[in-house]
Amino acid sequence: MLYHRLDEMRDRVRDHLAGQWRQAGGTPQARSQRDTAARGYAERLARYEAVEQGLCFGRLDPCDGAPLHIGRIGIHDPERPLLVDWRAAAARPFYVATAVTSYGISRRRHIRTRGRTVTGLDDEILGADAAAAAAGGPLVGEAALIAALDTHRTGRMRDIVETIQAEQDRVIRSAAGGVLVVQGGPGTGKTAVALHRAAYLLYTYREQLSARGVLIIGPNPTFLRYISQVLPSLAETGVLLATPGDLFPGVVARRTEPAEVAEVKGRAEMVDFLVQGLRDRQRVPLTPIEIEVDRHVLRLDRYDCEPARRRARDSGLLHNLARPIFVAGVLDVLAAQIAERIGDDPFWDDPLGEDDAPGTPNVLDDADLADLRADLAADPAVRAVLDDLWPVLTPEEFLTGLYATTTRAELRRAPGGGWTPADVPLLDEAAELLGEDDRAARAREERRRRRRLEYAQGVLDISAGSKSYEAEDDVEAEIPNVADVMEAEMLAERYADRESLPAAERAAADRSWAFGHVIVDEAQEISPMAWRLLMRRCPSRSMTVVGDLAQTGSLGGCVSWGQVLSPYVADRWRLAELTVSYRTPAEIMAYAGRLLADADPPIDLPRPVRSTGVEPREEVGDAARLAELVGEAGAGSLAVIVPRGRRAKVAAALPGLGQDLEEPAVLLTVTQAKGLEFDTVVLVDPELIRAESPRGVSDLYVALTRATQRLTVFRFGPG
Ligand SMILES: Nc1ncnc2c1ncn2[C@@H]1O[C@H](COP(=O)(O)OP(=O)(O)OP(=O)(O)O)[C@@H](O)[C@H]1O
Repeated sequence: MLYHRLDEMRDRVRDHLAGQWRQAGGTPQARSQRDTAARGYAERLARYEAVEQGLCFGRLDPCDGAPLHIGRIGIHDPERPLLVDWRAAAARPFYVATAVTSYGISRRRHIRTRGRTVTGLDDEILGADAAAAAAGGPLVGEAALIAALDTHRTGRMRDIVETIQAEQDRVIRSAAGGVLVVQGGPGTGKTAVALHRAAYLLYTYREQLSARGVLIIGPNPTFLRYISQVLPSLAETGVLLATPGDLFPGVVARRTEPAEVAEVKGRAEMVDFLVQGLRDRQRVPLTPIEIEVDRHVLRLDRYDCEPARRRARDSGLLHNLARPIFVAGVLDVLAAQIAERIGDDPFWDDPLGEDDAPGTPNVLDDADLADLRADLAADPAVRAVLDDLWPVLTPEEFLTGLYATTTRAELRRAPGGGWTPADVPLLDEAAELLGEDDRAARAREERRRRRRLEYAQGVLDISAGSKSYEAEDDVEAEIPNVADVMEAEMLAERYADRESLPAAERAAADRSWAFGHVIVDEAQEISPMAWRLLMRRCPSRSMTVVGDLAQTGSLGGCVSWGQVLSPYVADRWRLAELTVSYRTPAEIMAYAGRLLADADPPIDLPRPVRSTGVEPREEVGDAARLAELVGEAGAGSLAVIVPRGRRAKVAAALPGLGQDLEEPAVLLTVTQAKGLEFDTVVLVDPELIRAESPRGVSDLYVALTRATQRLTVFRFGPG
């Protein structure tokens, strides 16, 4: 019945969509409205397509009342809900009810389907009946969870909407406001929870969030690809997935650099480095310079320029916006020099030589001086000097120049060659310091606004005209007419909204976009400079910060949530902890515990939810043996995780290993494997992983906890 209803809903939306496309022509405004409507229908259709698999996955039988079916979306008929969206309050007992706290539910049913066929049911008896049911046979409540955890991994993360656990549900449904930190060991479902939280927030705060959008930050593009299907499968779009390196529109940060350099660039002290670098770009001539303008040779020295520089700096404006003040000051100086030469009146105190009244020492008036300044401002030689002393700078130009000239050897870099991810927060910070001379863009926007306003005024005029035509004269005054209730400005704004793109798309192209909510995954890796950037994108501080301090691998990463967050929210953040590992089987977790027993500080391993009966294997050998081990691995996904220093050797020995997670076997360093999981992991030379970085213990912890089924630890033998 539910699928039948879904088909009907789809057909209806398809008809609407086709109707929109059939409408041709019209005013630009009408076309834009039609496009927006069509986009809305297309999104809705995509949403209906996305929920085809597992449309309904649960049922709650209240102690009294009709059963509720729980699914990926809500489906209603006029009298009653046919399917309750998993995010609705009514669905909550499906995730949190226990035998003891049953929320008035007597039975919870997990419904398994393949396509449109029901393939299995797992029932849990709750509340008063639970004890009786337990006496009759084992409860099967965990069956769906264990079945989900035992399935092969495919290189794409799946949603967990059918089996969300109570501690995860609390995080997912936590209120949107403020900063929520979700700390948990590997495999506790932090990423899954973060994504479901995004879906929950979009459902619950649809109005606010669809306008401002939700940003989800992940550590690298591979990870983003890995999680990219989860939200669409929950029928949610409108979310921007990005790495911190993607957040400067127009810059693609693909260049690589040593971890030590990235660490330096991520330090908070880089703000001072940039501020100082920018002050150095606001120069005065150290030795006097001469500028030839027309036939005059003008002279500019530091004493001429310093007052102009001081005035510009003291204005409190950003660099590019303060430049006109500096320019005006210098032009005054130059104009005065010319005026002195051409306007000087030697007989000013005795114009006619007969002791008559004195004039002024200079014959040029204010208008002449203004002309002089304008001529000077247009003169190429003068412009070149001004550009040298106080240049208009883009963030890219500024940072390129700074790297090229800095005395800090580790940051020194010749221009060209592209940007690294660690450069992006610096570019963003630079943009904040430089300011954008956006007068042209603002003028353009103002012209567009006027056009919208004129159009809206036209709409109001027409409606006012038709109203007076339809209404009797004496009644007219009493009927509020559309023009009374809706100012043209408001109407124009409304059209502006309609003609706009979805928030996520607009946000991706706009550096100053403020998101409605920001979720930061693998947040322990974020550097202080990148935090500054992320906080700028989220002035409301409605954030979910997800990570594990024990897995911090990047040198500039985080060692304490309080330390990271206090500059932005003091101690006004809340912590939720996840304690159960759904990924790593008990055997692998125990093995990891043994290998990391001497970690300092000690690592608090999460509690594994299941056991496979398969102990990790240890092997020693050469590249050929490694290849054999990879070949022997059973079905499902496989990753060979290597120390950075072994990557080339293993890649040469096992050319069949790929990079794309969709391939059956991949070769990854620990950094690349962060946040991912595979059925089988072959971990190469764990001691080298540990030795390769000051954060080697964390790296090894990450590497040991990527397998869902089997772990083989391989060490290269001598030679
Ligand atoms: N409630 C659940 N039901 C089914 N599967 C779950 C559940 N919770 C987590 N999982 C699965 O456990 C695995 C680990 O989840 P996830 O990657 O979100 O963990 P994580 O805490 O982010 O790990 P890491 O710290 O390694 O990044 C995933 O396959 C996820 O689908």
